[in-house]
Amino acid sequence: MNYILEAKELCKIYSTGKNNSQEILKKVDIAITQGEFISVMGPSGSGKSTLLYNVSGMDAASSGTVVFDGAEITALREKDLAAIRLTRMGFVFQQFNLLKNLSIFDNIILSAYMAKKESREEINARAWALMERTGIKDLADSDITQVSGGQLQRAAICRALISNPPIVFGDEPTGALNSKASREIMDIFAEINALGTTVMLVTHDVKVASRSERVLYMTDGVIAAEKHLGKFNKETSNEKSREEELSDWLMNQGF
Ligand SMILES: Nc1ncnc2c1ncn2[C@@H]1O[C@H](COP(=O)(O)OP(=O)(O)OP(=O)(O)O)[C@@H](O)[C@H]1O
Repeated sequence: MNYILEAKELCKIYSTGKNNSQEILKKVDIAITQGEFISVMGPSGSGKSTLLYNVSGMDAASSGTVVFDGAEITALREKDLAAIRLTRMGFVFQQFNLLKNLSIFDNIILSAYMAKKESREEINARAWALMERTGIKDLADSDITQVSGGQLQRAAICRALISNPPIVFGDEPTGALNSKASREIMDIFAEINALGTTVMLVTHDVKVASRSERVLYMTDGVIAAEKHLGKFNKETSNEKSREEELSDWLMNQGF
């Protein structure tokens, strides 16, 4: 099987005091196929964000391996790992994490300029295309304090996609948005996934997770169960029935 990301026996242990430690990820195995749309759900504190940060190399696992796009990223030096994160992965966070004092456009292009892998003309052209696709073209020169949360998240998605990464990670990307904006953001994730980008989200929201193809349920540092919903299609999928199917399943998991 051709996996874009495969983690084996991933452990994360935090030290919580002089002689105390807490095991947050307990030998987690996960394999994500190129083009998949996967959500991670589960109770608060079960280790969802920790899993996301460890499989993406944003945080260093205590043990275990992660192979991303053919490279064992758990064996890389931070400098090499940072280069992969910058150009081969996209990240979208609940609180947007855009830089103050930079326009929307500059926020979007900054990481690709830093990576120096493409000409500025190529990067700018992609930024305009992404802003067009996400409906924020008119906001290119706006300050980030002048736009709505939904618009900020669209900009954050453009920033995540600026280097055309094969995978985008989202940690509660709709957590700070109202239901309308949240829906629009999920439409964008569905679109980028339909164009081939792998998506892995952590979410508490059943509506959000029901757009994904596979849902992992985490409890107490392990993936306790998984649900296959099949690919979401805006034209043909019945959103309500997917949501109900997922809700019933989550209830059976004790969520
Ligand atoms: N840097 C850290 N140091 C110590 N403990 C941490 C650290 N980061 C997270 N934890 C602990 O790890 C556990 C799992 O946290 P994590 O954020 O992964 O959970 P989560 O399932 O994403 O929770 P939520 O749904 O509330 O965001 C929590 O008990 C948290 O307190």
